[in-house]
Amino acid sequence: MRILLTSTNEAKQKALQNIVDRFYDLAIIETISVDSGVSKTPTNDQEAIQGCWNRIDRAREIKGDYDAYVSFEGLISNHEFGMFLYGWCLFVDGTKNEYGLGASSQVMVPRFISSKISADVEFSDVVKADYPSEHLSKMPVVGSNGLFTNLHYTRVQEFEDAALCALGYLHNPANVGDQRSVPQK
Ligand SMILES: O=c1[nH]c(=O)c2ncn([C@@H]3O[C@H](COP(=O)(O)OP(=O)(O)OP(=O)(O)O)[C@@H](O)[C@H]3O)c2[nH]1
Repeated sequence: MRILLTSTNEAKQKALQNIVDRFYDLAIIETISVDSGVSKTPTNDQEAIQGCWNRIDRAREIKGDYDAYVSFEGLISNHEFGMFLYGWCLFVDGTKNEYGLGASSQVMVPRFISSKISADVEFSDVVKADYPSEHLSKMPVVGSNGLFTNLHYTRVQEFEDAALCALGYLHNPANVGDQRSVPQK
């Protein structure tokens, strides 16, 4: 089972590695860094999921056929109860031409950070500059989520959750006949 992950981000790699054995024997994960084609920090589900598809389309063009393709995309949601940070997973089964989507839990963003965030700003840059945490050096793995929760909900856990939701649905025999097909170009 050859799986192409559309990012070289450490947290995304660890998350996929941690859960993939639950669904596949002998999964080999390769990575490629590709542009998402959406904002630096997507601000809604539609945009984040579009970013996941864009990554897979680009990775597929460059690397060709794999048994599966996986994208993770982080995003913010903002409403009257504040800003939240979370992530989506898109898992495409290239052999069946079907896909699963799943999202993580959401973590509150402190107001002194959210007030500086917009779509064209890299979220992590603001956090690195302004968030007081003894764990800043661990940020590539724990993410902003990890810092905001004092390591109780890291970026690895975020993407594990999103991938489990996507793959749990995709692999459930009860859902056969109601799987979603990869859109034709
Ligand atoms: O889901 C997340 N959990 C976190 O704890 C976290 N900390 C920062 N961000 C930001 O979310 C945006 C989309 O990120 P993203 O999925 O496009 O990833 P990325 O740009 O970091 O990596 P890459 O896969 O493109 O290489 C970017 O502005 C990141 O700075 C996080 N996202």
